[in-house]
Amino acid sequence: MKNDHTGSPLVLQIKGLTSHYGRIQALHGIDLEVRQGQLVALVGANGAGKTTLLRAISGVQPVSGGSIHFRGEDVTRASADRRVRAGICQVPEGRQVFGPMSVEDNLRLGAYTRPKGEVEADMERMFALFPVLKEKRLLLAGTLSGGQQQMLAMARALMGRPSALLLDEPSMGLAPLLIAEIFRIVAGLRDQGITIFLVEQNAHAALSIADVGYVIETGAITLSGPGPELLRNERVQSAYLGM
Ligand SMILES: Nc1ncnc2c1ncn2[C@@H]1O[C@H](COP(=O)(O)OP(=O)(O)OP(=O)(O)O)[C@@H](O)[C@H]1O
Repeated sequence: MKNDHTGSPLVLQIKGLTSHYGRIQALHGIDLEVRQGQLVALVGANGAGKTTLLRAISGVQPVSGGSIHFRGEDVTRASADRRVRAGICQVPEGRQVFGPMSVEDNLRLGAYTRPKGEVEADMERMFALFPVLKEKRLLLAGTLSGGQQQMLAMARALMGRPSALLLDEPSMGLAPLLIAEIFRIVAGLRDQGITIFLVEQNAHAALSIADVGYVIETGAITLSGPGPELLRNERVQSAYLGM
């Protein structure tokens, strides 16, 4: 394990969470924890329930049972906006930056919950974390490469100073070299103290940088443990790593 966070406060705590699409049950009693400063990865195949779980955490997917706490606050039935204000911010799958707006304006949008006077200083912090965004600050976001748009989507989320960042498949649609760079950046954000919950189909890349990993299969957690330990697990290797 990269860091021992067992004594750190809980940022996200999920207990017995269930969710349905009509009569189809997509989540079967999920238990999961993210502690302050941790990088926690949830890996699983297509259709395992990763996006459903993230959407339930963000408050845009109905929950049929169980509970979700952010920093001790029960948000199981709270609105999505309330959850953002409670400190959880999701970077959606497929990046979804505002293409016709400049990089700077995209970042300002991410700061909508923040006091106006602090936004410019936070933007400079983002430019220090993501120097390529500084270079391109006046360009339209739609002109950035896929990897740069992923960085902008992460920076935009961080502009709200969330207590945890939820990343939905940041490697999706990126070339292998860019995937490696994005994961280096995600690990770097963790090293700066940012709490991250990373959801990925790319189990190898995600577990390689994770402090703690969870494996989800057909809506249930089937394995969990330190990221590097899961990487060495035989079941994970045969099911997700093609070994
Ligand atoms: N709108 C929907 N209506 C009915 N069933 C759905 C809906 N969305 C997802 N499901 C089902 O819920 C289960 C979990 O899907 P989910 O999208 O959460 O998986 P995932 O692990 O995120 O997959 P992916 O990697 O493709 O995003 C799947 O069986 C899927 O078919």
